[in-house]
Amino acid sequence: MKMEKQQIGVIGAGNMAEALIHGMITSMRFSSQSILVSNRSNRDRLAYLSKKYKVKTTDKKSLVEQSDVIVLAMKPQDIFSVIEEIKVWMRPNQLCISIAAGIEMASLQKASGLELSIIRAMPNTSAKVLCSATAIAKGENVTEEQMELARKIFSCVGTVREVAEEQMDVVTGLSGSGPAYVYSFLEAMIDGGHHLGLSQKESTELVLQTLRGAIEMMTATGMKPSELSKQICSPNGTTVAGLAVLNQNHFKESVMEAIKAATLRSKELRKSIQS
Ligand SMILES: NC(=O)C1=CN([C@@H]2O[C@H](COP(=O)(O)OP(=O)(O)OC[C@H]3O[C@@H](n4cnc5c(N)ncnc54)[C@H](OP(=O)(O)O)[C@@H]3O)[C@@H](O)[C@H]2O)C=CC1
Ligand SMILES: O=C(O)[C@@H]1CCC=N1
Repeated sequence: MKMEKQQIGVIGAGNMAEALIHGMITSMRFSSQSILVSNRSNRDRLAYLSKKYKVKTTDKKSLVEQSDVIVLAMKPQDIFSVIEEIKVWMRPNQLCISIAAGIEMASLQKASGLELSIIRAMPNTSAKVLCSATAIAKGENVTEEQMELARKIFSCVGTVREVAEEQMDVVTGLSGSGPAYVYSFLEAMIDGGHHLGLSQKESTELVLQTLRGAIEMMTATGMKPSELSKQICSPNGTTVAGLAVLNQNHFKESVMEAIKAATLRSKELRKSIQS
C-alpha cells in the first residue's frame, strides 16, 4: 500500500489522538515522520508518544504551519480556545478535522474567521484496536481529495461511513458512546453467569465468545436480530424464559432511551459551550 505524503498535525494528545496515531502508523499508510503532535501542557505525554510511535512533537504554531491537515482531538470545551489561538497561523482552505462531540462545523468556521475546509468525524474508542465505527461529515469548502484523505486517516482505525452533518448527534449517541452500552451489557452478562456459579474467568470467556458469535451470525447471514433470536427460542425453552424477563424490564426501550439521551446531550453540549 502506498505511503501518504501529507503532513498530519494532531492537536490534543489524549486517548483518541493516541488511537489515531497508533492506527495510522501500524497501517503503514502514514510514516511516523509525517505525524506531528501537540497538546496544552503535558510534556510527559508528548515524550511518551514520541518514544512509542516516533512521531514529531512540537508547539502549535509549527504544527499548524507544517501540516496539510490538522486533527482537532481535544475536549469540546477546549476546542474554541484552540481555534482562537491557532487561527493566526492557519491558511485558507487548510483542512481541519474535528472529532469533538457536538461541535458544529459552522461554529468552528465562524470562530476561525477563515474559509477553512472542515470535516467532522466521530470515531469510537475501539479505534485503539483498529475496530472503530467512524462517521465523517463533509463541510462546505471541502474538496474530494480532502475527503479522501480523511477516509484514509480513519480507515486506519476501522470502518468509515459518510453521513450528513445533521446525523452527527445521533452517530455520537449511537456509535460514539455505543461501546459503553455494550460494556454495560457485557458486565451484566458476566456478572449473571458469575453469580450463578461460574468463575469470573469462565463467565467472561463464554460471554465474549457468545457476543462475537452473535455478531458474526448477523454479519454472515444478513438476517435481522429478531429472526436470529427466533432460531434460539425453543417452545417453552430456556431462551423464551430469559427474554420474557428482558421484555418485562423494558430492555429494548431502555437501550433506545439511552441512545436518545446521548444524542440530546450531543446537541446540548454545543449550546452549553457556545452560550
Ligand atoms: N473518548 C471517546 O470515547 C471519544 C471521544 N471523542 C472526542 O474526542 C475528543 C478527545 O477526547 P479524548 O481523547 O478522550 O480526550 P483526552 O482528555 O484524553 O485528551 C484531550 C487532549 O486535548 C489536549 N488539549 C486540551 N486543551 C488544549 C489546548 N488548549 N491546546 C492543545 N491541546 C489541548 C490535552 O492536552 P493536555 O493533556 O496537555 O491538557 C489532551 O492531550 C473529545 O472532543 C471527544 O468528544 C470522540 C469519539 C469518542
Ligand atoms: O462521552 C462523550 O462525550 C464522548 C463522545 C463520544 C464518546 N465519548
